Amino acid sequence: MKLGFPPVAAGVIARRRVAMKILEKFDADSIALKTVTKLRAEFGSGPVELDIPGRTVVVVLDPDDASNILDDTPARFTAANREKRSALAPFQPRGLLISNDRARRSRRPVNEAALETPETLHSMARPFATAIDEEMSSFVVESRRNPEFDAGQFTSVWWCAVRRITLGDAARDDSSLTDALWTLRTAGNWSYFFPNRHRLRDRFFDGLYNYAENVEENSLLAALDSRARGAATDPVGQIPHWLFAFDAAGIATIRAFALLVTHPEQMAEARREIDGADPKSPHPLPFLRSCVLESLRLWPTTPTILRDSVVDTYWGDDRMKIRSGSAFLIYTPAFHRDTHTLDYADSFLPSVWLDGRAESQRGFLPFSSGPAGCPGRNIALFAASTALAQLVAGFGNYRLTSTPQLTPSYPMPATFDHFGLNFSS
Ligand code: HEM
Repeated sequence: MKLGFPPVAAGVIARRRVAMKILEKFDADSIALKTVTKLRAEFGSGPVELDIPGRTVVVVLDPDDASNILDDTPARFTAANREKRSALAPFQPRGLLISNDRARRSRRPVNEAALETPETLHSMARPFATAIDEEMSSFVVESRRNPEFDAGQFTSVWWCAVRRITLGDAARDDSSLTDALWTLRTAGNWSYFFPNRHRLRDRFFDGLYNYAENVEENSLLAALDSRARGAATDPVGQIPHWLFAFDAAGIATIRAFALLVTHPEQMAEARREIDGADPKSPHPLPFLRSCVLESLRLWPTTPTILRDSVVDTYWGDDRMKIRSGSAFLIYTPAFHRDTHTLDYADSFLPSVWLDGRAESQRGFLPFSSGPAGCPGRNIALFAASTALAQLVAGFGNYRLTSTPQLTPSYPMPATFDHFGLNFSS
């Protein structure tokens, strides 16, 4: 079945460099999108059961079904899906996403409280903005000495800021910690085939506990420390997910920048938004946020959302039964890029996130939705839009020099390798 190929090869958990390059070459997501179109033509909008030995996997074709499944988590569907548990357990065994119902009841509120889920600006937004400003402004000065910079250089700087925000200033240069996380994540992609890397995991957690024993104020660790209650919460156990989730925000940022430098009208709007704003202060930056959201709509960093049913479920007018324990696969590009229902499916149009058009689409799920939807959405959008503001201020006149080129007059590619992005003055 072709549908499973791009998200799995690119890495359900971690995105792999070589795989992304090859997938981009073949515009692999477009194959999956065509497959979904064919399934819809053949089976209508109802969920389709795939015949995989030993496992019932159901592809969700209708955005309302997808949204209802996410709303019914954890009551009728669990986020701790079997494949996710085996992929994530090596590096976040106590993480919220793969927690059982009981542990979820204490971990979810603590995640929400520490990340201040509903708030556009976290109460620590000022020190976070300062950290991003310090990292990004020296990056801009350094990079402008050369005629070009690439996504890899941005990513190194991004991680310095992320370590400061998450663990404190002392973690700024601790790339060995985040490198260990990367290795554990990559093993997660091949979790069925790799033995668990116990020693590396122990080293990684020892590193985290060192920061937890000397909590720095103005870090997410401090926010977590002050809110964690109850033995099952395991505050340090929440951090690996937080760290790896910031990777997605960095990817969305650099892709949003690639979109802006190739779309002059939107770049002008972005410049207007940051004009005169003090980069050391936190700002809501609604337009730049909508650019990041658009980057995530076009190229979701979690294209496959998985749920396992915990009860028998019944579908369609004839109440087709799908038995408890089945995996439900929500392939979000099928909704984000549905050319049959969206006249802007393949365009870069940040305004849809400001004028209510995106809000009315139940199938737009870059951060998932419902009770297990992303509690870090606002903090991710804050960090991404703040870094994007610095990219626009520092390199707003640069060109995208890597391929594929993006242009307003052509559809955006279905697959877009962020690792290879290159920009020149
Ligand atoms: C652009 C960046 C991000 C994107 C696109 C994103 C997207 C998502 C998605 C799609 C899920 C649901 C996954 C699933 O059900 O399989 C999720 C869950 C989650 N995210 Fe994020 N996320 C981002 C950043 C963050 C950040 C920065 C944090 C924390 C600092 C975070 C914390 C979490 C947690 C704890 C969960 C698990 C929620 C639960 O199971 O109840 N995310 N995220």
